[in-house]
Amino acid sequence: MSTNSSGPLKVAVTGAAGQIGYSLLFRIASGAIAGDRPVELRLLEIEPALKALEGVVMELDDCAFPNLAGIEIGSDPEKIFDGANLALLVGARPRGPGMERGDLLSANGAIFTAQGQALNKVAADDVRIGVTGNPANTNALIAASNAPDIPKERFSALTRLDHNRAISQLAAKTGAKVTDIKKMTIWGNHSATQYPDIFHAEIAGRNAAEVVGDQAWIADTFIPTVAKRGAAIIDARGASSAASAASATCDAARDWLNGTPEGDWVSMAVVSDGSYGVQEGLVSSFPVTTRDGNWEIVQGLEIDEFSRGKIDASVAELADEKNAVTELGLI
Ligand SMILES: NC(=O)C1=CN([C@@H]2O[C@H](COP(=O)(O)OP(=O)(O)OC[C@H]3O[C@@H](n4cnc5c(N)ncnc54)[C@H](O)[C@@H]3O)[C@@H](O)[C@H]2O)C=CC1
Ligand SMILES: O=C([O-])CC(=O)C(=O)O
Repeated sequence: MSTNSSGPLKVAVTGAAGQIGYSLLFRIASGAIAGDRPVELRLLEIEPALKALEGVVMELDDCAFPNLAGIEIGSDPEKIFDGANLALLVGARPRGPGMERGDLLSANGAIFTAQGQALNKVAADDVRIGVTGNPANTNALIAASNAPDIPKERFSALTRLDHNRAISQLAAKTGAKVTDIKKMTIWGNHSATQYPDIFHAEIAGRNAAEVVGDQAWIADTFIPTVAKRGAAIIDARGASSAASAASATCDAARDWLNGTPEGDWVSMAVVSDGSYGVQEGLVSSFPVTTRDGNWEIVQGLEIDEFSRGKIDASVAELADEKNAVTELGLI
């Protein structure tokens, strides 16, 4: 699959009247994912939010986007996901002050069960599904488990925001341009246990950890700043990150469909095949390259003791989440 195929790319977005939706839809409509290929937006919301969504659609109309080929809205996932080539599952209950992701598991489990089942029935044969709604990794696992006819490789959870945050922090520390930073990796869960790894990253071709040359900064400043950025934004804004999450959702989908550039990779949470000792079947973030809508985990990276401990801790949290949703009967 790529965005070069003919006909509009049918992009379904859930939670379309929410905060992220308000930024995401306009980015998609202006070509952030499909470039010049026309897109058809298929927008899912719960019934009480449909009126607000109608207002957003009026605004989309008012932009007169040249490549926006159509908009459909509704509250029935089987209608909205019909024929979707790309489904961006954003709609979920966001975390408020003081809440941890674990609190969200059961609240959101029901949503991703029903949406997985609907995608299984009506999505296009080439569908790719990106999960942004938290807890994103485990929501992706739930949706995939409820869509037995869709290959598990077609589901991915968003860790691109963490990846982008890590690049930005590293650029600020070293004075490098973000475009000079390659091969950043986020491992594990999209949560505070995630491990942003710069030991394989490069800054203008040089090893990033060597350029930084300050293990204390990596361990005590960089990693916690990236891992806790979501909470810092909630504290500052009184609401969780939205425009940056929308931007990362576009980046992730664009690169998934169109491929990663030579000499670089991205972070995506995908179903583990056991690579790097990550328990098979968990949806965990890895360094991946993509091509024609398919991804491959980058192999052969050396993992030292420090990194091993960080990866294992985040994967243990994912295994706990999986156990919790198994007990709830969601997978
Ligand atoms: N993975 C990531 O990097 C990030 C994930 N997030 C997560 O994204 C999600 C959305 O965030 P916001 O847009 O800020 O939340 P929001 O509350 O502003 O919007 C969520 C929307 O989803 C809708 N919704 C709820 N249940 C639905 C269902 N069954 N079907 C369709 N729509 C449904 C709600 O009506 C609401 O309009 C949250 O779970 C948030 O935690 C946020 C930032 C980053
Ligand atoms: O932390 C949150 O709840 C929102 C989020 O996922 C992020 O900003 O990374």
